[in-house]
Amino acid sequence: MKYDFIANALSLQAFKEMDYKAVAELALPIELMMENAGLHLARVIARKASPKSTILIGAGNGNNGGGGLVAARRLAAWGYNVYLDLPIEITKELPLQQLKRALLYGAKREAIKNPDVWVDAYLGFSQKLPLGNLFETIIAKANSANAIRISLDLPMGISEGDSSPRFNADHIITLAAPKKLLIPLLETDTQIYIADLGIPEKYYGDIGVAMPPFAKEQLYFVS
Ligand SMILES: NC(=O)C1=CN([C@@H]2O[C@H](COP(=O)(O)OP(=O)(O)OC[C@H]3O[C@@H](n4cnc5c(N)ncnc54)[C@H](OP(=O)(O)O)[C@@H]3O)[C@@H](O)[C@H]2O)[C@H](O)CC1
Ligand SMILES: [K+]
Repeated sequence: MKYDFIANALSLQAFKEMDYKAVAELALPIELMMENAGLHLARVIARKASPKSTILIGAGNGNNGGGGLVAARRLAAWGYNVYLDLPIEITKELPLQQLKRALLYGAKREAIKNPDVWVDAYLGFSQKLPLGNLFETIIAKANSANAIRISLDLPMGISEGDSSPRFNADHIITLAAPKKLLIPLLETDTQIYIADLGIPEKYYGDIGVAMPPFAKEQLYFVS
C-alpha cells in the first residue's frame, strides 16, 4: 500500500514537538541528524548534476543552512564544483562548524550568478515571513535562473497562502516526515522526497501518524 502523504502530514508545530522529544529522550544530537540530512541532500544533487556542473548552495545562519553546508562538504569530497551563497553572516555554532569544514573541503565562498544547480538551504522551518528584501531578491534571481532548483526541508518563503514570494523548487528533500505546508505542491511538477534522520517509528505512532517507509527506502520519493 502506498504511503499516504496527506493523511500523515504534520503541522510544523507538531513536527517540531516530535523532533525535540526524540532529541531530548534519545540523546540524539542535532548534528547527527544534520549529517544525515546533508548526505541525503547531496545524493539528490549528485543525481541531478554532471561532473562539470556548478552547484551553488545557499545557506542561512541556522540548522537548515548547516544541512546545506554538510551537502557542500560531501559534494566537494566527490569532486563537484561547489560554491556557497552566504547572504547572512554565519555565527551560530553548528552552521559555523559546517561552514569551516565545507571550506576546508574546497567549497568556494562565491555567489556565482548562473549556477547549473541552485540549492536553497537558506531557511527551513524557523523562517519568519515576510522574508525581507535580502531573501526576496535571492528568490527572484533563483526563480528566473536557468538552474535546477533544490530546497532542503521546505522552500524558503513557503506559506499557506500564495501571497509571499517563494523559492520555486524543482525538488524538495523534506526531513523525517511530510509537512502540511507541502500538500499543495503534490499537484505540481515539484518532486518531493522524504529523508530519514533516524527518528524511531514509535515517535510517529505516539502522535498518531505513520512513519514514511524508511525500512525499505531511506530517501523516499513521494511524487
Ligand atoms: N530533525 C530535524 O528535522 C532536523 C532539521 N534540521 C534542519 O533545521 C532546520 C531548522 O533549523 P533552525 O535553526 O531552527 O532554523 P532555520 O534554519 O529555518 O532558520 C535559521 C534562522 O534564520 C533566521 N531567520 C528566520 N527568518 C528569517 C528572515 N526572514 N530573514 C532573516 N533571518 C531569518 C532565524 O534566526 P534569528 O536568530 O534571526 O531568530 C532562524 O532561527 C530545518 O528546516 C531542517 O532543515 C537539521 O539540519 C537536522 C535535524
Ligand atoms: K530551505
